[in-house]
Amino acid sequence: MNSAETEEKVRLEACLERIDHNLKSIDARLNAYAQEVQTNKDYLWEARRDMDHIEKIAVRQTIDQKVRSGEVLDQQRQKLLKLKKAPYFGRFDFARGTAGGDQAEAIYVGVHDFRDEETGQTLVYDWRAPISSLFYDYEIGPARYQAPSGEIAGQLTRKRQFRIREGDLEFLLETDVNIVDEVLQEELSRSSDEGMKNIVATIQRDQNAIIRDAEAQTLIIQGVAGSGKTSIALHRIAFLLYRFKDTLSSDDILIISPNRVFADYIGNVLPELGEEQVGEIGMETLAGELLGHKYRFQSFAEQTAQLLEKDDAAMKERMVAKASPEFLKQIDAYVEHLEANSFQAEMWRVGRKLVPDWFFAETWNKHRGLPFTERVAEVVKAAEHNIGLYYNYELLTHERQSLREAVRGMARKITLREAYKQMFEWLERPDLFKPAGGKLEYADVFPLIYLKMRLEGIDNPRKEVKHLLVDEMQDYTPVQYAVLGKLFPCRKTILGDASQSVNPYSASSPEQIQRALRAPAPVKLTKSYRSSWEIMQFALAISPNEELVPIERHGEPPQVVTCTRASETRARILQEVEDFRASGHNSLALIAKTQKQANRLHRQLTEAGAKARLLDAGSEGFSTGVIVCTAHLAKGLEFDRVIVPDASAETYSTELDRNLLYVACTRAMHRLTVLVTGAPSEFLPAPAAA
Ligand SMILES: Nc1ncnc2c1ncn2[C@@H]1O[C@H](COP(=O)(O)OP(=O)(O)OP(=O)(O)O)[C@@H](O)[C@H]1O
Repeated sequence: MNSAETEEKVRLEACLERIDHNLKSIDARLNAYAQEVQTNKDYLWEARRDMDHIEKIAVRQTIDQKVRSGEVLDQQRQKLLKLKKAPYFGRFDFARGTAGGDQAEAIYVGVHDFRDEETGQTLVYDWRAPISSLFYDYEIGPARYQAPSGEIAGQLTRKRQFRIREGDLEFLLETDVNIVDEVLQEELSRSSDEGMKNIVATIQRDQNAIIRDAEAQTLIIQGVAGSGKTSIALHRIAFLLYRFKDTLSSDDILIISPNRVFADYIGNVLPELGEEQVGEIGMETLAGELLGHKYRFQSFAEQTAQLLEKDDAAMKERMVAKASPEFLKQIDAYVEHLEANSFQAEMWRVGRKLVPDWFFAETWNKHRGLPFTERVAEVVKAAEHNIGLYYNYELLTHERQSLREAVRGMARKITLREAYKQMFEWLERPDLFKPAGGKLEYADVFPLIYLKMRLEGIDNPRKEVKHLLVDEMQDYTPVQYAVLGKLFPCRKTILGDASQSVNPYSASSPEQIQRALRAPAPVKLTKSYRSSWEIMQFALAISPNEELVPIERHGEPPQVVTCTRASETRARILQEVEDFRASGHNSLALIAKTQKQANRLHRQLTEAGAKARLLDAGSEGFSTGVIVCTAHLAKGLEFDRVIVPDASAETYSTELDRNLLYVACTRAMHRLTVLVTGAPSEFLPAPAAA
């Protein structure tokens, strides 16, 4: 054992001893609270006849207060129990003053902070504390950080990384000027977990800048596959919850997630970071709420399936038209047109008392954005008030009724459904609207909501949200962003990857999103961490991207296996599944192009006695083991091993197919097998490159 190891082992033991000591003290206080609560309850029961109302309230309040204090203490206890297993993952020594004049202080960084209550000394700093940014941003040498009191400069004189498990120091890495990040390599080589992992110990510098950006009102992150976008977005939430703990709580945050499986997959990260889980909603659920559940519509997954299963040029044209930024302007123009023709003002009189036409027109215009009935009611109310004011006359019931009818006659009533349909006639493109089987196409849902917002206003059920996080941003159109912008005028973190669109006919580029939300330029993440270097090279041959820098973590090259018959392909898949079961890996995904293909594959596996789980649009949770799913559902997820079961020319031939194949391959962390029956897809790299 070298001297650094000895030093750190002693330090770790001392820290663990203090954690134990603090735990004992908390336990003692918790016991005392429990006893006090019981004593007060007994007293309340025994003396209930002698106590008056006020006294009873006072005792109940004492009980409630003790219970609440007990809860706070219990949270601290949970934190300490977690820290006991791994109190920290890093250390740096920092001497304040530009010349490093002060003596260097050793700062230990962990998932939570730990302050010894007896000595008042902070033995572990939370990774989100201002000073902890030094750990992520600097190597040995001059360093500075932003403290609440202003910038603090100094010298970083030492930096160490640790892995502590179950209170044991497993390894220590002394990092000097030039770090080849062994800890990061180690982390990335591990097998997958039940869900997304936290990355606090190895956050990279460019990622740290995004996580700690407390200023940005709207932050758009365009990151290549596996660049850590989702991880960073969640760590950013944890950071903001820490930084703004007095004004921001987990109830104030909402994540728009593509499906339930993804939501479940990421659900672990915030609790692991000591924060509560935040709310999550899918676009379809949000749409249903906003439309008052009055419309039946296709889901995004159904739209994508339709796109993959039939080559319908008219359907694509409808999607493309509604996904363009121009369409938003067209809806706005249509709203103006409707508005200009929505009211034919006339004079109204009762006896010699009259209300002029201009008064009606003005009042009508003033109440733009109200639903029709409410708008009419407002005009009637104003006219009645006016008569009262000028003629000192109160309308009789039948006169009020006739006024109401007159106003209704002036206004042109049109339902939202009619208005939406007529919009396409007004645009001279009636062919762009085609509901199927009484259901709206998915491409119509958000334009309809936007129109409703403009014409009637919308009761926003989620106006309390203070931070909105949107993942897979490329899959939403400018109209969807316009709706989100109106609904959530709060801070936003928006992330995605233009190369991973599962529906290029209704996708948005980061620049379009920037314009739709009037946001600053997107930040880019170009380093890819998930897949081995070999897998990433293979994926890049499918969808080239000059900006993408794969991490140099080497593994086995992807295999392209050509089979002549379907039975041969099936046998190979079964062999791969068996091989996986015997390996140390935890997850294997068979990623098909369409749900039908996935269903068929799953059936075949089951018939052959291989246990696998099928994911579809209705699936609720993520799990490890053998999974069969589509590229659409696999988006955002990752697996130790991936099999693409049918990469033939017949299956993958269009630009959309290219994206799907890219998404499928970039889900693999350690091993990728691509099976081809017949002629290979033209997107696959030539054999030599594989
Ligand atoms: N700094 C880091 N330290 C350790 N692991 C990291 C780091 N950054 C990213 N990773 C790992 O890389 C993988 C990809 O991360 P994540 O899923 O957040 O990326 P993404 O950009 O959202 O991917 P995609 O768009 O392909 O779904 C995860 O396993 C994550 O833990």
